[in-house]
Amino acid sequence: MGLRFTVLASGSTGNATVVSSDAATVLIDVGHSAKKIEELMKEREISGKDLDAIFVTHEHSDHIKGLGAFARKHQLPVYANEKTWGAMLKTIGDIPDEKRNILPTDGVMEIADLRIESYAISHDAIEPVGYCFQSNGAKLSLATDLGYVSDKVMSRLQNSDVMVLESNHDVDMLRMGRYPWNIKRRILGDTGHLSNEAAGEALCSLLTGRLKRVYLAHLSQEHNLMDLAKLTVNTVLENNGFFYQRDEFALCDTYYDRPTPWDVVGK
Ligand SMILES: O=c1ccn([C@@H]2O[C@H](COP(=O)(O)O)[C@@H](O)[C@H]2O)c(=O)[nH]1
Repeated sequence: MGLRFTVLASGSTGNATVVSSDAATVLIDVGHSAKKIEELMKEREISGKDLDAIFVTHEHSDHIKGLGAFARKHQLPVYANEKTWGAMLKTIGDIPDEKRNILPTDGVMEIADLRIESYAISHDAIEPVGYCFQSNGAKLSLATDLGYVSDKVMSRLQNSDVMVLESNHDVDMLRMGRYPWNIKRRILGDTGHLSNEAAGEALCSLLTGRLKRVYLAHLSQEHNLMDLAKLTVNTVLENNGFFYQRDEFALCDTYYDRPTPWDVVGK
């Protein structure tokens, strides 16, 4: 096997993803209570005992809500960059020194046969990152909570087999929606969240023959619908000359309240 993964939950109410290689299993973000994360994992027939480590993208509560309790309960090592550690320590409570690991913002590390690459993203957290995972020739990339896809990010995402890509909002729905103007401005800004259109535009530069599936993620419950996100992304792709068959490439759903099915990436 290359990799397998499940997005346990995705959206501003809580985020968590499990990624496994043959010899390692990691959890990325713990954005629900520890109890809820256990329940979501149980739905995919895994538990905290199956994990080797936790990786953190950034310190916003929808990414670290249950981190401290979950890491302590399962005595798991936690990886985050130095600034993120500084920003989240008060919230997550005590993590023993031997379980605290500082990961470079743009770095690579390995756990058994799982290669984990972190890369800087543009979001209004102290030093947020995305992650790419590789094992046995398979590559999975996670890119959510980013205001825009920089050239640097684009280069990290190239050659992915599968991606989890933010498609947070429909711009018109957000503009007409009930959020206060300062929050709308934040979401639409360079350190906010990717719109459906922006996700489609990013995919125009990423859709090589290798990319087989993109999970649209971190959808707003207020300003988006999965069908609308897919329609918009597809329209952008088609307007840019990208037409594909279902067996060549697919846009897939994530959910704020339930896990995606396990997806196997690569052989
Ligand atoms: O009252 C609010 C609602 C949301 N936010 C933040 O906005 C973005 C997008 O939220 P969605 O739920 O995806 O629409 C997210 O970062 C929320 O935390 C907010 O600050 N205040």
